[in-house]
Amino acid sequence: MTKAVPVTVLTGFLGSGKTTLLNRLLREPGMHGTAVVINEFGSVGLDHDLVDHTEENMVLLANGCICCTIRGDLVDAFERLAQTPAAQQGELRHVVLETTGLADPAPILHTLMGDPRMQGAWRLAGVACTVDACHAMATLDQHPEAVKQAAVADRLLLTKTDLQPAPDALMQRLRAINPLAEIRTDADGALSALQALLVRPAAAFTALPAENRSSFFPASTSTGSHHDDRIRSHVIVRDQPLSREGFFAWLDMIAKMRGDDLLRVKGLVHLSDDPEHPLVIHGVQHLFHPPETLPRWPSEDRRTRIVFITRGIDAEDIDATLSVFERRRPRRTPAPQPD
Ligand SMILES: Nc1nc2c(ncn2[C@@H]2O[C@H](COP(=O)(O)OP(=O)(O)OP(=O)(O)O)[C@@H](O)[C@H]2O)c(=O)[nH]1
Repeated sequence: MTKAVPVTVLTGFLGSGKTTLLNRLLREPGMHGTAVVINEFGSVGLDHDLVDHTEENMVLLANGCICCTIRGDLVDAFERLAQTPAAQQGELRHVVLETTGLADPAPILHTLMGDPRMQGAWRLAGVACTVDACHAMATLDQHPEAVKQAAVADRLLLTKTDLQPAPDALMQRLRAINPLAEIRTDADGALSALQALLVRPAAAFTALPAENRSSFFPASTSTGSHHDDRIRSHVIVRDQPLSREGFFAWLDMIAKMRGDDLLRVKGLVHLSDDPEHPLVIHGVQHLFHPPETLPRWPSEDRRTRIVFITRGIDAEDIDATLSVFERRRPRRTPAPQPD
């Protein structure tokens, strides 16, 4: 590679719409030469199955939270990316780095801007942060990472405004956290702002000399995890297909009973009555989005895999309750009665 390839960081709290926006971006014309680096929280990654992208232009950091394990892993991922044919042939034009929703962006930016192994080959183009119009007020109250994500962004991209317009209080709060960021409140505006960030790097980063930039993002001094200790990730895996009725009854039950503490639920589900089409479920706290059915399995792996990021819940209990619901028999519809 001869010229430094711009890297756009896409951050935003759990379930705030990063992958959805990224998928829209990748479907836009003119996005060829865009590679994706994805980090996931949890021992079984799913985001790479949910991003529409060719394998060769995707690098996965599946080893826990990007800001805790990072530095070396991030640099390694970019070094692997540099070895791909697209990079070697000079066809790599942009990289989008999607962080996990719990990531503190500071160490990531610090690595991108300051690590000597990154210099020359990669440069930070800017930071976009998705902000969920429905949940962000509560999220900002409860999670310092979410505030940091909004604080370092060049663009704040409101999502889910089709469900609820961004409340005024949220807009004021975002402006107070980050008065310099451009804020977009509609889906098309968010998409074009992200796209513009890829091709026209954010002024804040281009204007500052490299040595000054890093002082905004002091290196983390902690080596261990500094997330809320009660936040846990857990993956439910089932080899056998699940009954539709049992699965939805279970989902309904956990959303009603423990919704506040389900920070994020994301899964690919193998239902026995539709084995060729995986069901994608997405939940953010008590709100579950209508499940979608994919036209085919994204890989050979046809197991049900559901990632839970919870606060203060013993995830093994959730796993055990699914086992109880799995044993439920489908309710029989009453046989038609003769006239
Ligand atoms: N109605 C609506 N739903 C959205 C919008 N953006 C995202 N969603 C839904 O919100 C859920 C979470 O979206 P994702 O794109 O997976 O969020 P994410 O930030 O990548 O989530 P994590 O990877 O867990 O941090 C999915 O069900 C999406 O379909 C939006 O603008 N409007």
